[in-house]
Amino acid sequence: MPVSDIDLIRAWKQVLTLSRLEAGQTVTVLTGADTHPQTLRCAIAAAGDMGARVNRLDLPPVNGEKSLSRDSLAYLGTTPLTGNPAAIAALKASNLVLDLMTLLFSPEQHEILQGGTKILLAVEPPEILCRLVPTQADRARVRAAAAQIAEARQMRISSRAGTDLQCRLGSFPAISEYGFVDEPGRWDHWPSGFVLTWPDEGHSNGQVVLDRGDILLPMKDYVTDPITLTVERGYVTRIQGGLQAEVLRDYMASYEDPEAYAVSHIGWGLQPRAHWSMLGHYGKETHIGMDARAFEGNFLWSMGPNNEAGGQRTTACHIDIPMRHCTVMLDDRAVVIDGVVQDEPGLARAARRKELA
Ligand SMILES: O=c1ccc(O)c[nH]1
Repeated sequence: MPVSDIDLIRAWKQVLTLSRLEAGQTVTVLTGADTHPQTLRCAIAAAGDMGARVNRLDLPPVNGEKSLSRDSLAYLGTTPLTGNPAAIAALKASNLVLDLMTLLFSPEQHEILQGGTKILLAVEPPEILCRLVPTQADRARVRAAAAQIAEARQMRISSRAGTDLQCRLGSFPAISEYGFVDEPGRWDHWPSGFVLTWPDEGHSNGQVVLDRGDILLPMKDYVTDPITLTVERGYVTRIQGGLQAEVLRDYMASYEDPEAYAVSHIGWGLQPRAHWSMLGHYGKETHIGMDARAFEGNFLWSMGPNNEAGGQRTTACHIDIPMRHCTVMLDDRAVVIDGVVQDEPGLARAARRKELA
């Protein structure tokens, strides 16, 4: 159901304050064909009310005729900024870019960030933005998890369903996604609340068994029949199962790109206000599935690009797979056990749910 402009302006002001927006700074709101009008209206009102100089840059859509999905995260790589020096110059000259159209994982985005410009992606519907408005507590929790990853040399993921995946760590940084951009050159995504990193190239091995209730994105489907993915030296070499496995194989084959099968980011969800069950209530084209990526205690892994982390792989195909009931080990430390995050908030919530069960 909808939220009022007042609610959304308040949420934008919370995010912009956490992002350290100062009066007199330049904000450029990046819009596209699918930009939500209320999100745009309230972003401009909030930034303007905080004394910023607010510009708007509207860019034409790209890749529509190539992608099988209308989801803005389904087809990555080239963006409306590709070969568009005038637009890139405007964003580089801004202190803060509010990306209401989805630049994600693009080489141009890195170029803009390197100049110190901050970029905040926000394309979920207004009521989801309000429900998942970020807090300093979200930031502290995600950064604590990122510090755990930074110390580790291996992530091992297992489950009763049969998952057993070992990923060597060390080449790539841990990335914190907590929903606001409080440092120069930072990119973040509102809503979020999860931590991720990339395994060393060629050093992921084992198998992933998707069990009933695990989620496939951008399809936004709950898995109903188990899918087994074999992982060898950093690539998914087999995808076995029933109809959903066949659909996944067919979709990925449509990219005709062997790099699509590479293990991409790995990590876990830390956002208690995001919910696994939400997918059942929204049409697939009304959101991009951030509840699924962020719900507390998921193991989120993916296939496809690693240029986001500084790697060389820029495949257009990106599959995100949030899983339930996994155990995530960093070296010999369990950070998630059977879907329960092993930090104070996670354990306290699990104890409360146990009392209620
Ligand atoms: O915010 C995001 C969205 C998609 C993704 O794969 C990573 N982070």
